[in-house]
Amino acid sequence: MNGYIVLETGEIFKGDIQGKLDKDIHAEIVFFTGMTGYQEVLSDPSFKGQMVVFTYPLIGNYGLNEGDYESIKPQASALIVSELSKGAYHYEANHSLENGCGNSNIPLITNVDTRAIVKRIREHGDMRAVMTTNPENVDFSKSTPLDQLDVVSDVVTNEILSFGNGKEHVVLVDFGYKKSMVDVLVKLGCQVTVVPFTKMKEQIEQLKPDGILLSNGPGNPKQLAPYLTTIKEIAEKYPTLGICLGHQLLALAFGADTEKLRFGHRGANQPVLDKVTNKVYMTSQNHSYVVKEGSLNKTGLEPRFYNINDGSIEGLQHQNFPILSIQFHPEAHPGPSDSEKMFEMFVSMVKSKGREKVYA
Ligand SMILES: NC(=O)CC[C@H](N)C(=O)O
Repeated sequence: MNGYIVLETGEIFKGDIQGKLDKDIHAEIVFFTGMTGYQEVLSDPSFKGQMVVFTYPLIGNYGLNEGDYESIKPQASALIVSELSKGAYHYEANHSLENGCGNSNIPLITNVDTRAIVKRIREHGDMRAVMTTNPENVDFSKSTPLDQLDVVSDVVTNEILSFGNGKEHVVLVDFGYKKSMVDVLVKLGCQVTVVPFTKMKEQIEQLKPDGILLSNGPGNPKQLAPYLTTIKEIAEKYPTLGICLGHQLLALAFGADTEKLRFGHRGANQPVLDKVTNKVYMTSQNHSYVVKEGSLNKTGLEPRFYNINDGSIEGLQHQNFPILSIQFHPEAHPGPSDSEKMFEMFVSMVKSKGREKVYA
């Protein structure tokens, strides 16, 4: 079936809808530059409200498997690919991408000029788009820009979950967490309790954990303004790591500001400099917002990590408290695991008794 991607700028790109499209899909259009990782992309809650264009021209060749989902629910609004591999050529694959998208109701459009769309996004920035079979009738007044929506509440469940039985107890505050963050902490010997952000205050008071991980999550961090006071109180009390949205929330909580990049960093090869060790990590990333450097004065937070491509802030540490925050994804699903060391640094912070900082 013919399908179309209509951009907010008015441009229309034609392709083939795989399966069916029951209704128009309104979402923010973003691009992902990894050559692999589509399974993690479609299941990462941070992609809620976004349709994802893959820059790599052939997608789907290793299929989908049981182990690589980042959450149980499908998350991305839709996928846009150039050439789709119909087969799934991997010994662990139990579905093709096409079947997996069909089973989980993620619309998939193929044979699209993805290169042209990505060039447009780079010029204009991430914007609204519609996937439709009828491009004449598209009405952008029906959709709200993603930064004005509370998408975190859509992806967080109300449950409290427990994993591992290690000595150090970490509360993972859920804003749309990825399963692989839990996996890394459990591997490093932690017990992890996942707590929805709406219950973080009471639960943390009750559980008295050894450390806190503020998770990744979708949308604009400023949508969570009512929770910033609690986040600051918690971070001043417990060793804390913030990842991606968690990092942005820590910055806002201590009085800094965030802004939206023209087009986000989404892929698996973003170089990041740690200015303390002078090491460069190849990192996996998925974000639109960044912390504004000029806004950090008097917050007690100082930039530690920088993106080498565009100079944006990629992580912070606090001058007095054991607080570390990173914009990239050290759990590396998908992507290189160079920066898994960030979890080790966090676990050292958690293990150190008293309130002294333990940074590498
Ligand atoms: N992966 C994330 O946590 C993304 C954070 C935030 N939603 C952003 O786009 O910047």
